Amino acid sequence: MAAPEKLVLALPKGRILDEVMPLVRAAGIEPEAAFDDPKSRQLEFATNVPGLSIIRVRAFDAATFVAFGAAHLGVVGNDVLTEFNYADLYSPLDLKIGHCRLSLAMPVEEADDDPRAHSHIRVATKYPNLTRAYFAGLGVQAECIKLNGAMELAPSLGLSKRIVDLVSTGGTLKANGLKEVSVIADVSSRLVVNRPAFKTRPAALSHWIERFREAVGGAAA
Ligand SMILES: Nc1ncnc2c1ncn2[C@@H]1O[C@H](COP(=O)(O)OP(=O)(O)OP(=O)(O)O)[C@@H](O)[C@H]1O
Ligand SMILES: O=P(O)(O)OC[C@H]1O[C@H](OP(=O)(O)OP(=O)(O)O)[C@H](O)[C@@H]1O
Repeated sequence: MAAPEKLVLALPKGRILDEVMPLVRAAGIEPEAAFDDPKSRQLEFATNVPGLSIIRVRAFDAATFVAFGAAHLGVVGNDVLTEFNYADLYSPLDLKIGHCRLSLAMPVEEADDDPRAHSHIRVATKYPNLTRAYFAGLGVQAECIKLNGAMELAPSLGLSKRIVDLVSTGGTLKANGLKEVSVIADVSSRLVVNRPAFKTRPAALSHWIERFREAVGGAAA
């Protein structure tokens, strides 16, 4: 019998991996031992499923690998999905993990400065597209300064009074003298599939969507 055509599952290596792995395992996928070895520099891992491998990449890159078909399935937050808006990413399933929100925050003492009072504002964010679209909806032009982390430093160091960032407990905002002034989007992690691959290999990909759907149902029970 011919070997099954390879399938690649892209997982985010950051903070949500610990929440993702119980679902991956409940779906019936067990990576090789090196996956759990913190000293391993390996990036692609074989699994107990013949022909299915896992790659562990940065959260934004998981979306890119799947959008371009280098990976066939992945786990991506809807913050990242909306920011990229890749036409070839299909997201059939909310995994109900990685819950947080994308919010606008400002220094506590300036939190009542309504952006609509300005025609142009500056915002530090990892999400320039989402941020520009949000402010455009308010009739305000946002100049976005792209940061990849530690956005909360921007107001106190004079980079920008406003930031758009993920908030979960609110602890990071509070520790940096900031206040959440509006929620732009609620965020959770989604299972994503490369659309062209779904068209050419519907049985294989539907199988995994259903396995993950059952895993999410089992986790919720
Ligand atoms: N505080 C949080 N609580 C819950 N989920 C979060 C939180 N922050 C981020 N997430 C979710 O996890 C995803 C990855 O988070 P983040 O971009 O902060 O990655 P990271 O762990 O810093 O890794 P990297 O630096 O590689 O991007 C986000 O896109 C979002 O969907
Ligand atoms: O509301 P909280 O529970 O404090 O969580 C919010 C923080 O979590 C994320 O950062 P992360 O820890 O991933 O680090 P990063 O800034 O390097 O992305 C996010 O960018 C906030 O800084």
